[in-house]
Amino acid sequence: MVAPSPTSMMVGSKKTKGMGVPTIDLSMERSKLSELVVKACEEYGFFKVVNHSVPKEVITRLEEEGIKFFSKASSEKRQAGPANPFGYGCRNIGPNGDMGHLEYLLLHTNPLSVSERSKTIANDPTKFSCAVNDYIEAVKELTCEVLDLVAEGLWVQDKFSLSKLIRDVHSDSLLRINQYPPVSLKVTKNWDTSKLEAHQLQSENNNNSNNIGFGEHSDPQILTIMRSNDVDGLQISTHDGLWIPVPPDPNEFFVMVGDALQVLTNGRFVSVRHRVLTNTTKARMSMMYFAAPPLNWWISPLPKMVTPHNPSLFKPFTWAQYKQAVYSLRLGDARLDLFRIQRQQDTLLATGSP
Ligand SMILES: C=C1C[C@]23C[C@@]1(O)CC[C@H]2[C@@]12CCC[C@@](C)(C(=O)O1)[C@H]2[C@@H]3C(=O)O
Ligand SMILES: O=C(O)CCC(=O)C(=O)O
Ligand SMILES: [Fe+2]
Repeated sequence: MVAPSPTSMMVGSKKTKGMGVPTIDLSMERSKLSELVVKACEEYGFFKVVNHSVPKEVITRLEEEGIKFFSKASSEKRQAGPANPFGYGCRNIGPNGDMGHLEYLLLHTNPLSVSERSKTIANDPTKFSCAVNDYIEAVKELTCEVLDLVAEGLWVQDKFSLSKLIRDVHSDSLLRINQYPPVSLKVTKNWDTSKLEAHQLQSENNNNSNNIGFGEHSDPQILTIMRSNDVDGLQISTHDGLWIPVPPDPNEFFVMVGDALQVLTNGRFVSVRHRVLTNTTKARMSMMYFAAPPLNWWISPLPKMVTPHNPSLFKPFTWAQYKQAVYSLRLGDARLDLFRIQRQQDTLLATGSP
């Protein structure tokens, strides 16, 4: 069932909504389940799944590898960088000056790429790549299950039309392991502050403030599957712009609608904007699986989602074209706007012409 849980919190001067995120029990009867998945995607673009099939041991092994890596000395971690295109990153997010209070490992999910990267990341590369590959395989299955439920709930004829996009061996799906340092322990030997300006250091040491761990953005891919340890910080924005804190749940997964699914559903779903604010004394670690199609595959609204009354809102693009736009812009930019079809009525409304 979809069950919002109560929470409330103040962020800066803006009050967050006094309600929680929907939770969906995957063991429910299928037709009801697909209806609830579609409802949660429409209303929030975000939900938590319980009773999923990912073994606890698979999650624990990846978490242990993450802990092992992030507790290494900075100089050692930097050998696994830079994060562009894949590897270790610290503070810098993407190529256009975005920054956050975090360090991370960004990996392609292709097993060959994982095994190559593992050599600079882990002292036991085979153990590391096994943990990563097992996690990716299990979470990919969960993603496909959710996408099949979406297709069923939307009454799309080919119920595998969405999961096919990410099952392909050439899928461009990514895995990102983020670690947000604890606030009171930020100035440590592993957290290099030597390159910071004085005003940045001052805010580093201000224990009472919320730090921007990861600035506001939507994920560009089809779906993101997120799992974190028991440290909070993630917030999602409702469609009317209110921020909801997401209480962490280390045993469960959270599903986020990405930009590509917004296009595939012709705007019926809207990608969820989210951010991470940290102010805890324990490090938050999150594991993000970003489900994407192969680079040369075209993305356009599913035929079922386009009618004469509901014409396509987006120009078709390949995933590579979209990625190029994403990486040329800033983290929080509304990149989908570059691919919107401007209709005559919209132009008339915008210019105020009769
Ligand atoms: C600033 C950036 C980092 C990012 C690429 C981008 O130019 C804009 C989107 C960012 C994001 C957010 C979701 C996960 C991610 C891997 C992605 O595909 O888009 C990151 C990119 C990144 O960290 O490189
Ligand atoms: O750490 C989190 O909970 C969210 C991180 C995130 O949004 C991302 O990596 O795209
Ligand atoms: Fe994200």
